[in-house]
Amino acid sequence: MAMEVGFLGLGIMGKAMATNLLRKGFKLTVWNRTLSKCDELVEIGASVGETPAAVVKKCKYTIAMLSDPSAALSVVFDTDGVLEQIVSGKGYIDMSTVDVDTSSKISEAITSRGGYFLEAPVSGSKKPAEDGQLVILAAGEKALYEEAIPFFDVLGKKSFFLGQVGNGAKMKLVVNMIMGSMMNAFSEGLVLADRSGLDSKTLLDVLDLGAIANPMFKLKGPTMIQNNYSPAFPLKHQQKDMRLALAQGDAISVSMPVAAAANEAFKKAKSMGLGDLDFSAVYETVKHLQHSS
Ligand SMILES: NC(=O)C1=CN([C@@H]2O[C@H](COP(=O)(O)OP(=O)(O)OC[C@H]3O[C@@H](n4cnc5c(N)ncnc54)[C@H](OP(=O)(O)O)[C@@H]3O)[C@@H](O)[C@H]2O)C=CC1
Ligand SMILES: O=CCCC(=O)O
Repeated sequence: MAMEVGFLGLGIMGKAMATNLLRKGFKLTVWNRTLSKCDELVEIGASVGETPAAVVKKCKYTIAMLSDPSAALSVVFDTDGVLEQIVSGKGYIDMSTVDVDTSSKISEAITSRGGYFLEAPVSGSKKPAEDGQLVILAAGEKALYEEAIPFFDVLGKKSFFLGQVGNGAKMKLVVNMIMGSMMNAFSEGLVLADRSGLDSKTLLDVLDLGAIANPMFKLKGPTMIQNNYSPAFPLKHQQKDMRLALAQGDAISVSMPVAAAANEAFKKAKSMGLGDLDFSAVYETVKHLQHSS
């Protein structure tokens, strides 16, 4: 008999991940704050839980993919939340990108009710999520990690078990801090090339043949030079990750001036109303700064 799995949060990532689990034969019960977003999943075989608590009541394992710390906490601790139905033997796997404090609070609450907790943020965006090619950065209860491998094998191309709760969150924030800084350097390079009278497309070709070639430049460069920022990774989430990574560094006195500057550009982009666009829309902010200086 197929295993009943819960899935909370059907945004860009959650929808793709839940779809893959369904297609690979898992019986899924889904919930999303905006319940209408469950309809597409129902069409391909999912059941709907009216609340996070209802999903956890029905399922031995529940996976969450939510926007940020406040969403992750609300879904667990609020009325009709996950915690109300966590009992001994239930597993809760939070794959959202959050900070150590958030993950630790959730872990303590779940384990104090006898449940098992795993944080498992992911590297990889919309397309890898659709293709089941994410990189999973798990930490927490090792036994739950082992039980979750059948899900992770569907969702990702590689899973890491990083030890105690917090290590997955930390690793994810380090990776996204590097990514956000790279996106800013890339945007500045595109502007400098353009203002220097160089062809942007030629710059992309040159970059792709050299030592700093990477999948992100290759994927985002062509759409950025067309001013196309259809969201794969929303800019507001990248800014959240820069903010959380800077706080991670702040707590242990790690100086990160490059990341701090990149964070300012993402904040500026949010203030320009670009938060729901792809994070590559920070390019618009870098362009805008030239006009205003
Ligand atoms: N997109 C990407 O490329 C990647 C994203 N991530 C991370 O994955 C997580 C999800 O990202 P993504 O799918 O892109 O984000 P989306 O913005 O597309 O989806 C966010 C989800 O969180 C839900 N949500 C937001 N606030 C609340 C709340 N207060 N209570 C309950 N649910 C809430 C939304 O519900 P509703 O539909 O009702 O708004 C939606 O289901 C984030 O932590 C992000 O940083 C990680 C790797 C890649
Ligand atoms: O958190 C988002 C990461 C996006 C990516 O890894 O491409």
